This record gives sequence, structure tokens and C-alpha cells, in this order.
Amino acid sequence: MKYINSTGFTHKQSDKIGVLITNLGTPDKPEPKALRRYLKQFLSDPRVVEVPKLIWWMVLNGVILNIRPRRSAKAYSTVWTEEGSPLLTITQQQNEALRTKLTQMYGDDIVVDFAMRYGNPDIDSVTNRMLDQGVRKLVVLPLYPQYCASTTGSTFDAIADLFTRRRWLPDFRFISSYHDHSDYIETLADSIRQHWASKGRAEKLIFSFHGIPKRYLTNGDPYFCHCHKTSRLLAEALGLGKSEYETTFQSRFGREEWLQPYTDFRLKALPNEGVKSIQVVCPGFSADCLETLEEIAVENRDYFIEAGGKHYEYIPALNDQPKHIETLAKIIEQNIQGWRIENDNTQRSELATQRGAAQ
Ligand SMILES: C=CC1=C(C)c2cc3[nH]c(cc4nc(cc5[nH]c(cc1n2)c(C)c5CCC(=O)O)C(CCC(=O)O)=C4C)c(C)c3C=C
Ligand SMILES: [Fe+2]
Ligand SMILES: [Fe+2]
Repeated sequence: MKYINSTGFTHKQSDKIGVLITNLGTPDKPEPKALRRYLKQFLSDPRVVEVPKLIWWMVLNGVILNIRPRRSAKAYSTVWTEEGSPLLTITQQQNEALRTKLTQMYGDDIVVDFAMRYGNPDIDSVTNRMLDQGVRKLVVLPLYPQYCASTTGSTFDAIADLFTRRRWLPDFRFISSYHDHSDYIETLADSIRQHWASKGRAEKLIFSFHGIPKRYLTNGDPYFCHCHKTSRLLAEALGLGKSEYETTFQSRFGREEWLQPYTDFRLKALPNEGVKSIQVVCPGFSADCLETLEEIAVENRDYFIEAGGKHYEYIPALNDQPKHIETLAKIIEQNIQGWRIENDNTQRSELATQRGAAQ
């Protein structure tokens, strides 16, 4: 085994704190070839699809990767902008804003960067670059408020895998969820209140979260409970009664049962139950992406209107809203307690001396 060495250190270089934010990732282009590459990496992750390896390899390579890339490329091209995929652009904006905020709080010895679990920029390259810049204490914040093994757990796997290959490991903290953090709840509530102030209130508010197979819940994944806790706290903050909101699950994939109730089923049923005006918010998505901009804002609107609904609004994700960035900075601040920015170069000088002697 050849380990990745820690190179590039110099005398008087101070130790740095690294803050790495991550999200799921997105294809490089809204084209079938790029989608094939992206979906192959994403759907080959055993944390995402928990099906025996050989069976899944045959289904993925024999069926899914021959059909889905073309279909998904079409969907992606409807949300793509001149800057690229919304998920990437918004994550870049969040990263810039967070870097500015944390630099104001901690000075230049904090290194802030972002990476994607699938596609680019990848976790390996970004983390290696941060460690080579002198990061000796690393905190990772996956931008998934609710813990799920398929997303948060998989992000940990990628970092842990890199660590098994590196010589010099940093102090390390991993933020596994913030679904009930009071600032996150208040920021979401505030964004909904602002929407109400400018657009008025619908009869019902739908909290739509990305789904997962129901089997993962029965096997002990806390994701479903985290989603419901976020909803309950959000409803309390907004003073909503039980009949004024619903929690639903979107973005099903494959044939098995996923978490219920399904968003699209409920949107098709609500007009028949007398609900003609709704607003939908997706608290599990920290950045707008295909699943919110296309599936919720367009596809599900059509279902609701076709079923007899009159008024449908999607309330955007928190994205790079200043209050969201302040919330993320606060979560990071609380998780790096006790991490002093070091300016003690004794160890560094020691190493440099030994290297000099060895040459
Ligand atoms: C917010 C949390 C997410 C969970 C939990 C999640 C689980 C999950 N997803 C799939 C399959 C797909 N998801 C896709 C897109 C997608 N998923 C999330 C987030 C979560 N997924 C985001 C933010 C996005 C959008 C990415 C973007 O580029 O905008 C896709 C790709 C799109 C498509 O082809 O439809 C798939 C596939 C599974 C199987 C799963 C849990 C088991
Ligand atoms: Fe997904
Ligand atoms: Fe989708």
C-alpha cells in the first residue's frame, strides 16, 4: 500500500481549520452520455441501492443505464441554465457566502470549500487539496438536514475511504444531521412567512421530502422520523393546525414500496377532498435542484391542476439566502468548539529538520 503523502508544508505555515460542505452532485451536462456516467456512479453505491451486488449489476447495466440517461437528460435540460446545473450553481453560491461569513468570524486560517458525492468537484480531490493547504482539523457538513444512510452515510463512506489512503489524518468532525436545529427551523419558518407576506396563504401547506425505500426505515434508518420531526417543529413555529399541513414523500425510484404518502398521489387526491389551493415546500433540499424545480414546481403542479386544483405554488429552497448561510455558519461554529486556530509551528519545524537530515 502506498499512502498519499502530506506534501507542500513549509516552515511557519500555520495549522488551519477546514470546513467542507457537500451535496449529492449532478451530471456535467444535460446529455445522455454525461447522465449515464453520473447515474452509474450514483446508482452503483451500495448505500443507495441495497440489493445483492450481482443482481443489481445486471439490472443497472442491462436495463436502467440503457433507458434512464435519455429520459433524465430531457428532464435536466428543462432546468439547466447558462451557468450549468442549478444544484452546482447554488452550492457554489452557498460556498462563497459561507467562506465570506466564516472568514469574518475566524480570519484567514479557516479554509472553506465544497464537494459533491457523485460527479464533480469530487470529495477526494477537494479534501486532498484542503489537507495539502495545511488543514489539520476538518469538519464536514453534508447539506442534508435529515440523516439518511443513502446520502449522509454515503458521504461519510467517501471521506473515510480517502482517510484509509492518507498518511497524515486530521482531527475530524462529521455533522450527521441538523433536522431539529432551532435556527434551521426558524430560517425555514421565516422563508415561508415571507412567501405568505408577498403571495398570500394557500388552504394547505405540503412539506414534501425526498423518499427512500420503506425497507430502509424498517431496517432502522432514522430518515422518516427526522423528516416528521422537522415537519412538526416547522408546523409549531408557524402555528399550523393538523389540518393545515401534510408531510409527503417524492421522487420514487424502482418498483418496491417507498415511504408514504407519496407526494404525487396526494396532489392528485387533494382537489377531490375539497382542497383547491396549496403551497409546497421541500425542507429536505438545502438547494434547489432537478427534484424541486422540475418534479415539484412543474410536474406535480400539472397533477394538481389536472385533478381540479386551482392554485399551486412552490416555495423555493433556502439556497444562499443570508439567513440560511448564518444558520450553516452557526452549526459549524457549534461543531468546532475547542478547535483553536494553531500558530505553533514546533511540530512543523521538527518535521522539516528531520526531512533535511534524511536527505
Ligand atoms: C435530499 C435527500 C435525498 C435522498 C434521501 C435521496 C435518496 C435517493 N435518491 C435516489 C435516486 C435518485 N435521486 C436523484 C436526484 C436527486 N436526489 C437528491 C437528494 C436525495 N436523494 C437530489 C438533491 C437530487 C437532484 C440532483 C440534481 O442534479 O439536481 C436521481 C437523479 C435524477 C433522475 O435520474 O431522476 C436519482 C436516480 C435513490 C434511489 C435514493 C434512495 C435510496
Ligand atoms: Fe435522490
Ligand atoms: Fe425525480
